[in-house]
Amino acid sequence: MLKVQQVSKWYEGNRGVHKLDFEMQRGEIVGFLGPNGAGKTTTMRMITGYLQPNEGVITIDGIPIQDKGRQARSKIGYLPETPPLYEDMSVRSYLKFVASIRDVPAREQKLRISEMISRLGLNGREKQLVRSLSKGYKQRLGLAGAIIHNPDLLVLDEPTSGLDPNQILEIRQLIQEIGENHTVLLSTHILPEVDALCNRVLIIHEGKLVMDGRPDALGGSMEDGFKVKVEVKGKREQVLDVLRTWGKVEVESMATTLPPANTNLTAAEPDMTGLLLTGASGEDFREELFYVLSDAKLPILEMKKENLSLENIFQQLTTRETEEGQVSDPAVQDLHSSDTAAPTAITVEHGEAAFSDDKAEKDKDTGGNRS
Ligand SMILES: Nc1ncnc2c1ncn2[C@@H]1O[C@H](COP(=O)(O)OP(=O)(O)OP(=O)(O)O)[C@@H](O)[C@H]1O
Repeated sequence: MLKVQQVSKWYEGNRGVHKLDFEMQRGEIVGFLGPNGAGKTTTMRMITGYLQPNEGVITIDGIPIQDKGRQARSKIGYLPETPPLYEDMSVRSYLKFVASIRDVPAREQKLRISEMISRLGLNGREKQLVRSLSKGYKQRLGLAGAIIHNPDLLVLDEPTSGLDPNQILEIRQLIQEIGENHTVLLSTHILPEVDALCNRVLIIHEGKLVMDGRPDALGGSMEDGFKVKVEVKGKREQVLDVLRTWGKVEVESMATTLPPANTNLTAAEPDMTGLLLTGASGEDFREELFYVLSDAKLPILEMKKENLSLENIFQQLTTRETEEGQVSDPAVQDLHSSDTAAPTAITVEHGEAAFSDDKAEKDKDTGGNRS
């Protein structure tokens, strides 16, 4: 339904995005990842018709966004990073305003507004002024405004940024529900967001697409292998001996961990060995490790799969690209094929952020905050 063909936008200093090329099919929820300044917002603003590309073509259902902006935009809902809300309006009057500018027919507006209020959990707040809403409720209202005209494609720019953990979960839940009958492109810095919501991921770096694949394939693209942190009750040398004999893991780093102060372990029991292990084959070795150590009478007190951070993943993708000499003409890694899928899905705990923050360097065109 969405085609982005060889699209570039240039800003001063070789910044912007360069020859982006991807498609989205109806029903997909696509995560759009990249570090600060990678080009996510620029791309999304071109897709939503708020910014003209310097070259290339973007079409939605065959309609070119550059030439037939209004017609194309009626098929798209956009929630910018900072939702364009009018603080002095009430929730209902804001939705009425958006419905009008989004060309929702007058006779349907009342019904659509009521639907949005109940779907986005804004019941009881219809008369509340926007300024008095919490950030989470403002985001709900922004989402309501983005889908009030029932667009085919919903474009969300960092929809959970700045929310507290409960609000993040609520907004994710809403996006998941919206994704049941909308195609969604969602930019984020947060890997768990992709894990929770998306069935495909695009990674952009310095304005170029460096990966296009399934979130589980993302894990499979890593050369780091399967990593597990363990705490074993036993002497370090003894534990290492057993692992050496077993031969299926590498000990990557070691940390001597002492039991927490409130445990019943006495000072005479410092024989706790903390290890970070990497499987030689890249496969999940936790079950085998459990039996190997328990056979050796070395009880595992704690075992945890080390989750990849987006930063690790990203670093590896770009490093490999550099090694392969493809930086000037990056071949996007297409990881859709099940052959390349990882044996394990990425499971990442929530709250993880990635990438350094160079927002200060950005010189954004504030005109993008129109709805
Ligand atoms: N209006 C502008 N004028 C000049 N340069 C710009 C403008 N907008 C963006 N840029 C530059 O283009 C690059 C891409 O910016 P963009 O905002 O698209 O990145 P992003 O991936 O959305 O970043 P973030 O995650 O921080 O929002 C950056 O180097 C940025 O500084």
